[in-house]
Amino acid sequence: MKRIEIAVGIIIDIKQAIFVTQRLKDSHLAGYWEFPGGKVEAGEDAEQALRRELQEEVGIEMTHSSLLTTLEYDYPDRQLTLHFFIVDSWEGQPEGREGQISRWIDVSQLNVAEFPQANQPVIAELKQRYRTA
Ligand SMILES: Nc1nc2c([nH]c(=O)n2[C@H]2C[C@H](O)[C@@H](COP(=O)(O)OP(=O)(O)OP(=O)(O)O)O2)c(=O)[nH]1
Ligand SMILES: [Mg+2]
Repeated sequence: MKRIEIAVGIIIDIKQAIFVTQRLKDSHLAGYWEFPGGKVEAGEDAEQALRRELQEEVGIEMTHSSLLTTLEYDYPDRQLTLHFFIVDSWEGQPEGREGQISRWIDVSQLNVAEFPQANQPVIAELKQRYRTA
């Protein structure tokens, strides 16, 4: 099976709140919370894919991002390479443009059990990195 490339955006504001959406019914990993993003299409690099996905899924124009980490994760039915970007600058107000429920959540309140398994090390890293004194 071919590994699928995914670009994911961790949209974080100056108060260290992160914008998360809930995966739609009938999608892979439906019901889990996620950082918005999706598949890298032919001819795109991960950052270009992320820019497009954030326009489509949450209606923002990304203006700055940096790669946090890339990891491989094998679900029983799907093998992924996930590129997780920190998105700390954008234009517009993110909202679920495809009917997804969304919310802003403080980094410290992220519940690893509500996210797909692949996100586990990323959420741990975010909690370390943005820990407030
Ligand atoms: N967006 C996103 N996907 C994640 C995260 N963690 C994780 O394991 N995934 C998985 C779920 C999916 O198998 C894959 C993302 O693909 P997707 O279903 O969002 O793809 P897409 O937006 O291009 O949607 P579609 O056009 O294929 O319907 O990555 C995450 O934090 N955010
Ligand atoms: Mg998606």
